[in-house]
Amino acid sequence: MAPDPPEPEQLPICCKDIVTEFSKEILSFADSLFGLLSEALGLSSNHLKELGCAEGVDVAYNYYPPCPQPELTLGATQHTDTAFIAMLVQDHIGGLQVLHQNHWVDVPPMSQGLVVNIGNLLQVMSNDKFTSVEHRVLLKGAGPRVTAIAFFGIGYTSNSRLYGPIEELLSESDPPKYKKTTIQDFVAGAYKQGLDGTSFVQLLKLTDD
Ligand SMILES: O=C(O)CCC(=O)C(=O)O
Ligand SMILES: [Fe+2]
Repeated sequence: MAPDPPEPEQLPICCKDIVTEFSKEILSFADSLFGLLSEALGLSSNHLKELGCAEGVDVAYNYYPPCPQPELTLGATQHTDTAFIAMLVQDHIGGLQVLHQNHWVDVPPMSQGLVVNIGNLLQVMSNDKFTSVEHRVLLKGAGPRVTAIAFFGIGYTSNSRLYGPIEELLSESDPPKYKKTTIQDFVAGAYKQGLDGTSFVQLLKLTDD
């Protein structure tokens, strides 16, 4: 949806207004959020925005039909998101879980609430000061379940910048843990690896710790 949004006639009539409005609102929210994330890293509030983190967004919609035997399958297997961050709106059904201290913890749906996941690219840029969250989706007998998810960074194909650990965060005692990559190369590597439960940040690790 950004920086090159589809022409209005390329979107289905039933959702074109809401999709356009949603994209506009999350881009504006992302501006504030990347400011706060920059400050949390001890950087100036414009730092992540100047690196293009808030410029490109892809919006995906997931549809999980009601499942007659939910205990036999998953809606989404364990993974981390490749993006800088992902912003998720979930309906009232639930099923999203995050891995915290080796336990799966429910992320209960919150009316009007957004779930924000740190993605792989921000983990790499922060040199592990932020960690991209492992998550999965359980299926329910109830439903269907619908989620809207905005991935910042990954569909921005005209962005040829190299992303790696931010220089200002590095020192002799905190050397870079990752090599630099373009978004395109990183996403291509992640798609090739597939959702096998290994975080995609491993693709860029400089050491095997
Ligand atoms: O639908 C959800 O709750 C999460 C989906 C998800 O993790 C993804 O699309 O990457
Ligand atoms: Fe995800």
